[in-house]
Order: sequence, then structure tokens, then C-alpha cells
Amino acid sequence: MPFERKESPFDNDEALTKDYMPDTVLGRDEELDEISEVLQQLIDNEAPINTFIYGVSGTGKTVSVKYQLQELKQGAQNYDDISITFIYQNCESLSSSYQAAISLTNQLLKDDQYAHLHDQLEIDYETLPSSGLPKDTVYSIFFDALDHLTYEDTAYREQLSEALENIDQLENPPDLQIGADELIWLSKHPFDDVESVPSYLSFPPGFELLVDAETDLSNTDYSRSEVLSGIPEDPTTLLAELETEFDIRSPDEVTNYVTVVLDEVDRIGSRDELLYEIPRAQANNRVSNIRPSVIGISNDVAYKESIQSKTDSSLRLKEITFRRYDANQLGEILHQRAELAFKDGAYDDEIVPLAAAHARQQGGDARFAIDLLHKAGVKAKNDGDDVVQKDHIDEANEEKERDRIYEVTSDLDAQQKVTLSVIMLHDLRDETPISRESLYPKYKQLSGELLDKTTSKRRVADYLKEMYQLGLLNRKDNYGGPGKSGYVYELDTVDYEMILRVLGETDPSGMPEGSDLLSTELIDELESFADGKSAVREATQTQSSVDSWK
Ligand SMILES: Nc1ncnc2c1ncn2[C@@H]1O[C@H](COP(=O)(O)OP(=O)(O)OP(=O)(O)O)[C@@H](O)[C@H]1O
Repeated sequence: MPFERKESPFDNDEALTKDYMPDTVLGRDEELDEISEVLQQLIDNEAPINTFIYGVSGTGKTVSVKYQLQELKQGAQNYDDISITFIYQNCESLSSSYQAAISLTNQLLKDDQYAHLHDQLEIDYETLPSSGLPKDTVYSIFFDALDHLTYEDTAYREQLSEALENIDQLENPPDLQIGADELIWLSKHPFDDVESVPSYLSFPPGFELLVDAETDLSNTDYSRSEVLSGIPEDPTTLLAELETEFDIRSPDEVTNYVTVVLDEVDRIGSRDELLYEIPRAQANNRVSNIRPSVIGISNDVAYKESIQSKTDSSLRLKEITFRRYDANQLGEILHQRAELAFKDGAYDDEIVPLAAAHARQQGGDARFAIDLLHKAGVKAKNDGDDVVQKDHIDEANEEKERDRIYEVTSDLDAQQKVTLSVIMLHDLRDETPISRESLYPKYKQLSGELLDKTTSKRRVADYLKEMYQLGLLNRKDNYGGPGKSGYVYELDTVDYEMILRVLGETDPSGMPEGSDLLSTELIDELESFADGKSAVREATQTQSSVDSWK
């Protein structure tokens, strides 16, 4: 069938993608203020504050930080005594500080605006290899790179190069054969103080001889005037003259701030020393040209606690907490996105509060809310509907819930899956909620038959607790006296089809080869349940599908 363009409710579906950067961040006034308080230090040219931002998923941490950094960048343009550089790193796929340092360094090495680093770091690589280098080497390259993110190395050099091209505008222009890099270098290394010249600098012939011989050229073939013909005798004065004539701010008058943002920093786990090394880099003499600081972002509460135990007051670590969105805030965010994403009149206004309510139930996750709108739009398009309606949102929500449950369930190991099948069996027999004690005999039997081994009641209690924490099971208090489990369990969302799919998968970890977890007993019970359902259905003439058994 030839492809033909479909009618679509979308005007700009980009506005519902995960990397879309909104013009305004809604409903986060307090949090934005707290971030701006931290960043204000840089505008005020005062000691930077290190920050740790915590909040559950989708509470707008990343978008708020990025938004405020943009604002700060704009604000900073009004002040020429500060230079501010940010580096953003998502640590999602990194498992140590070593990897984070490599990734950050490579990000800088790949960035055209920092092309000077390739010369200045004097490393043999275009980018650092992902493994193989000693940790100390990686750290020293990384901090060296940070130390070169300065005004002098960027804007100043550019302006100076331009000034040198127009040097004939000076009253007494010197006859120069060197560029901005050499001039800056010379101004810092008077001839009698020079050990070696970096390989990336290019001086006229004879310069190195002059350097080696210091001021005495008697044993060379060069005369001093010959060598100095392309080199200013007093580079410091020439620089000062160029700065004044061409209105260039001297690097001595500029403070360089470098802020490293480590998003999802909990992913680098316990080997997270970078988070502490960056703020201390100046005190530990790892950098001398910049004032470094760090912003760590995480949604892991356990990580937040570990940070608190590792930091002391010398770190000046300010903590900012992002609260969950309420339904109104989610509604505002969704309204903003829906207006951008959908064509005029292509969505029913009711979808916004409905999607907000669903997302609120998911813990106030804005990412979930926006994705719901996107999925609903795609559903409307595929159904050939001009307008996105409430039904599309509900369907999208169910689909997302199924995906979520499938994801967590398929990660369970074989023992946990057997426990899940036992709960399902009891559920089919109307015997839930059920206690650990009551389900243990069936667990023991099925686990023995299917997996050839059983575990203790205590382990089964652990499985139940884990599945409760994953949101697969509901749990109620049912204290049964000393030594008895205090809880009873039942399935949270009863989607037998999905559980069967997970149980039927061939290779869950811990399974003997060639078997699956669908016990004959479970299948029989399910069949009689389905028969019962169809009998009820026939009797009541309802249209419910076999998929929604319960
Ligand atoms: N206040 C807001 N205004 C507009 N868009 C928002 C707002 N909050 C979140 N979003 C959007 O929701 C999505 C998730 O936000 P963000 O990535 O900032 O959350 P997060 O708290 O960093 O989540 P995680 O911890 O999972 O990384 C993004 O697409 C973002 O643009």
C-alpha cells in the first residue's frame, strides 16, 4: 500500500518531545528563586555556592536548572569583569567519576569554541579513550581542561587576534611576526625565565636559540636584533597598549567561573568523588585560573542521604528540594504544551485536566503528563479523529500503565515470578488478599515443580515486599499475632494477560533450561475462569472483551 499523509491533530509535535525546552517554566517559582540565589553569586562576582538538587522524577529539576543557566548567561553579558562557563553532563549511562571525567573532557574537546584545548592540553588524543588511562591522568587532564575555560583563552584571545590584524592603526606599529598566543605567552615568560616553549606556539626562526642562550647570544649565529625583529622587546607594554587602543578588557580584571552540572548524579554510584573534587579543586591546587563549582541533580532519596553524610561545611553545599506538582500545576504545564503542539480546535479542553489528574496519580510527574498528551494525539491520528478527546487520554493512560507494569514485571527473577503466579492463582480462586503463611504451601509446591528448588518463608516475604514496592501488589495490614506476617497481599492492577505474557517468557533468570512458569494448575484455573466469564457474558449480553477478564 502506498504511503499517504494522514490527517493529524498536531501542529508541532516537537513541543511534546522530551528534549523540548519551553520558553517559560511554570509552577516552579520558589525553586527557580532558590536556583537564582545560587547563581546570583556569580553575577555578584562572589564565591560560588555548590548545589545539590533533589526531587522525584519529572518535577522539573533539569528544565529549571537549564532555564536559569540561560538567564544567567544573558545577564552576565552586561558585566565584563566575569566570565561564566557551564558544562552540563547527564550521568545516566556513567557508572563512576572516572567515566564522568572522561565524558566531560571529551565534551569540551569536541566543542569548536574550545578548540584551543587541543593545543594547550598537549595530549596525543582527539578525544580521551573510554578506558585504559590511569585515573590520575584522566583527572589531571580534566582539571587542566577546566582551568583553560577562561576569558583569556577564549574571548580575549579572539579580540587580541583581531587587534593584531589591525596593528597598523597604532601610532608606532611594531613589525610583528607572532600571533596572539605567542604574545600572551611572552608577556608571562620574560626571556630570562624561560625553560621551554610549548610546541603549539610558533615563533620566528632563532627564537628558541635566544631563549636557550637567555640574553647572551655570543655563542650563536644570530644577532639579538635579528632575532627580535619579529618579537616585541617588551610584550607586556605592547599588550597593554593593544588593550587600551582596541578597548579590550585585560584578563587580570576578569574572574573566571566554571560550573559543572552533573544531572542524574546518583547513577555514578558510590564512586562519586568528582562531586566533591570539583568544589575543592582550587583549594587542592588542581586549578588556578578558575573558580569552580558544581550543581548535582538527583531523584534518588537514598543518594541524597549519602551526600549529606559525606559533605561538611567547607563544601558550601546548598540543598534545593523540588516538590511534586499538584494537578493545577500539571494542568498549567500541559495547557502550555497543548497550545503549542496541537492545531487550533484539534483538542478537547477537557483532556488537559484529565491528563493532569492521571499524572498526579503517578506522583506528579510532568514527563508522564506530557507523554500522555503525545500518545493521545498519536491515537487520535491513527483512529482518523480530527480532535483529541478524553477517550484517547484514557486509552493512552492504560497503555502507559500496562507498559510500566510489564517493564517491572519482566525484570523479576524466576522465584519472584513463581510467587506472582501463586498470587494470581489465589486471585482467580477469589482467595485474595492472602497472607504469606497462606500462600506459602502453593508457592512451595509450584516452585518445587517448576524450578526444582524452594526458598524459605522469609525469602518469600522479601519477594512480596519487593513486588509491593514495585507497585505490582497491594498490601494491607493484617497482624496475625507474634511470629505471623502482619500483611495480606493482592494484585494491584489485575491484567492477567500481561502477567501471563511475563510468566510465559522463556528465559527469566534462575530458570532451568527449557521450562516456563505457566503451571498446568494455573492454566486450568484460568480456563475455567474464562469459561465462567463467558457464561456470565452470555447471560448478561455484555460486550466485554476476553482481555478484560476482571
Ligand atoms: N514547570 C515546567 N514547565 C514546563 N515544562 C516542564 C516543567 N516541569 C517539567 N517540564 C517538562 O517535563 C519534562 C520533565 O522535566 P525534567 O526533565 O526537568 O524533570 P526532572 O525533575 O529533571 O526529572 P528526572 O529526575 O526524571 O530527570 C521535561 O520535558 C520538561 O520540559
